[in-house]
Amino acid sequence: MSSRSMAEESDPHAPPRLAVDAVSRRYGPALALDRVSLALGAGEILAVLGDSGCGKSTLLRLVSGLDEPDAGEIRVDGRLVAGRGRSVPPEARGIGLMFQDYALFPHLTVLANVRFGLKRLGRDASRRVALERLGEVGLAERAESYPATLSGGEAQRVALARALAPRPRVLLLDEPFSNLDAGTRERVRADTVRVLRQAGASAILVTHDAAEAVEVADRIALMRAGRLIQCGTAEALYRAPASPAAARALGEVIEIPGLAAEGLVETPLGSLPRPAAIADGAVRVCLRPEAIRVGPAGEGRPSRVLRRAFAGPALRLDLAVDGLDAPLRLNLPPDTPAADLVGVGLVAERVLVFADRSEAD
Ligand SMILES: Nc1ncnc2c1ncn2[C@@H]1O[C@H](COP(=O)(O)OP(=O)(O)OP(=O)(O)O)[C@@H](O)[C@H]1O
Repeated sequence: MSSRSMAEESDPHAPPRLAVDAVSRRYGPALALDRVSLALGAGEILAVLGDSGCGKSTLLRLVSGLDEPDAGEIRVDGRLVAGRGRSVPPEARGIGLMFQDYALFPHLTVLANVRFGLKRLGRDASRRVALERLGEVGLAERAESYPATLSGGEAQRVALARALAPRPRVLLLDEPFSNLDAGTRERVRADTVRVLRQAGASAILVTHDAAEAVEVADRIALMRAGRLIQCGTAEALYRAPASPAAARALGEVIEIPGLAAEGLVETPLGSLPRPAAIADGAVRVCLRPEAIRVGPAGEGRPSRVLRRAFAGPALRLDLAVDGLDAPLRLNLPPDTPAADLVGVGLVAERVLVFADRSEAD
């Protein structure tokens, strides 16, 4: 670690490594990014999570300097790199990039690939640093190999060594594991996080896989239709999502209607105290599996079992509940007693209640 970054790490008043402030980008009629703001701290790994087309790659392109925002500002270590008519070229931003296809040069050895970003260092120093970086990802002995001879996981580690070689202030990773098969993916993911942590790198990782975001990141920025809808730790997003869309992003949610009145929220599965922030009127009630209690008929709302199916570690029950248009589909422990009628209730403190706004939320 350089003396500059050590001093900065210990300074609580240092500007964030990366600050994105109200950045927008329009492509013709499409608003790909709509006033997105976020900050990345030193040594932090932030996952940007969202469905296809929500603007994740656009955000990375703007941060890296491959594209320019229409509005807003981007700063690296407090230095304006985009916005207010300024556009610092990609190579002068201190931003590293790693794409899903790794883009290793096939005609260059592993060592030459890693040296590629170190040209400014000169011959001997770049060789020494590149070997050091390869050592960090456990591939020093493959220095003279060509990319075609590497496994997918090894190629990914070489790409990581190359991206980290110049010690970028921020590393951007765009769906870095999506080309790996499921078995390899988890191992490579763990290796990548270990290398990033060892290097003290600040990184943004783009993914559409919630489990990956939860596992890899310190914080998750949830994006939807060009907007950042919530940013926080996985736990905060899971426990206190800001909207039904945010709730759905981090796990299975069943949504049912509700009506808030006289201090209560009334739902087809029972009533619960009205949260203070919720006004009287129609509300949206989101239920994670742990918010629903299933017991014998007589406890809670009586519900008819429409279908009972064995589904590996779970028992799948489809229940008809008065007041719900569609069957309630639940996964229960496999030893749940068979019955034609069950009672369904709510675990009030686990229920998520939202004001009734448009589907965009
Ligand atoms: N160069 C471009 N020209 C026109 N439209 C674009 C361009 N780049 C992106 N878009 C549009 O902007 C929106 C956001 O695209 P972006 O690639 O950032 O999404 P994404 O979240 O990265 O999606 P994916 O996960 O599929 O890569 C999309 O509607 C896309 O069609």
